[in-house]
Amino acid sequence: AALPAPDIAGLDEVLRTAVTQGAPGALARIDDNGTTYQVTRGVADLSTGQDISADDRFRVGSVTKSFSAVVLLQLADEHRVDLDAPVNRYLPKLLPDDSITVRHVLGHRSGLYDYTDDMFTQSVSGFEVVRNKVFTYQQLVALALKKPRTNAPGAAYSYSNTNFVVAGLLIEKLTGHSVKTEYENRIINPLELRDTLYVHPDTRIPGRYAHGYLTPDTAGEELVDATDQTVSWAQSAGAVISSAKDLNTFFSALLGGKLLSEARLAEMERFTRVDSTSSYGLGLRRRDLSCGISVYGHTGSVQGYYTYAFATEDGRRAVTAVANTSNNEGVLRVMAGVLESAFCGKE
Ligand SMILES: CC1(C)S[C@@H]2[C@H](NC(=O)CCCC[C@H](NC(=O)C[NH3+])C(=O)[O-])C(=O)N2[C@H]1C(=O)[O-]
Repeated sequence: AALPAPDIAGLDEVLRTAVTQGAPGALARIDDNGTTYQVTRGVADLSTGQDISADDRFRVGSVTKSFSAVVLLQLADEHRVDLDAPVNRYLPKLLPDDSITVRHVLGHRSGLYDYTDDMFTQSVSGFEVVRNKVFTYQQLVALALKKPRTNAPGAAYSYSNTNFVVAGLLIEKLTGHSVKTEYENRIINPLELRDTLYVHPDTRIPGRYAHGYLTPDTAGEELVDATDQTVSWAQSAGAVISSAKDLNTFFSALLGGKLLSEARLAEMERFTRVDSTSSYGLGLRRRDLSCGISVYGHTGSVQGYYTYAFATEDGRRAVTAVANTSNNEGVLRVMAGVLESAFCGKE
């Protein structure tokens, strides 16, 4: 059945509400079968008052996990990795349990503890400790292995950044290249994603970008400009920089079958239910909307930026929406409304 037309007025209302809830600015871009819609509210920079633009670069956070999953699934297509093999076959003795497989890692079913739970208990001070730090993947995995695992391998879904740090280690071991090189060779260059960069460990966002502001844990305290950071605490789990246009191109291409074989895309879309409206596949989320449509993509929450990047099953309509604040549940919840406006149209 044909999709309802996007509700642009509704989309604008969502972004306006996100700003009243505390985001300095918000942007959204819909690419719908060749037609583009762009909506913005508020500012990219609190110090200059510069308006936010739908073309601004931003930190995508965990949308990076979809990039890492695509690289590993392409390696599976090339018979260079077996998704059901133990991670330890490729990275001897990395993990304490030979039964943790590559598929467990990509589906957040490994049970590996998420080291960021300890890192960011205090949002601002935790961020200030790591914002200029450079970690190795091994250091991050070692932090996770200090804590008990959350479940037996494959027994349950439990979201953990550690899984996609392991994915980064796998990519580098299997290809002999950095994740940067593999993102560029397999995704960024073929799709001509001109705004998409992996600059780790550089702390700056090149070109035109929206500043990102971390909301403090204590109400009423000043927002913290979190724009410049290494994101070394996340790397292959969260350090990509991109734009709304590029993320729409990426998810449209992925879901349109341009990045993976049908078989591998089907494996990426084998979902575990997370809650009443969302499920997780391999580095891919599915959100079930009120109008009966399911959309596929990923969310991101990195200091200063909330991202929703989703597309229809055939990839013909995609939306990316960003609010340039984080640690603000109200903004995160409101921003989920962009999916209803973009895909379900007017109520
Ligand atoms: C599962 C998530 C939500 S968390 C995960 C990843 N982001 C992180 O792990 C960073 C967490 C700290 C971010 C920080 N929060 C705190 O410090 C809280 N004390 C803030 O809001 O700026 C990402 O991105 N994912 C989101 C995802 O996949 O949607």
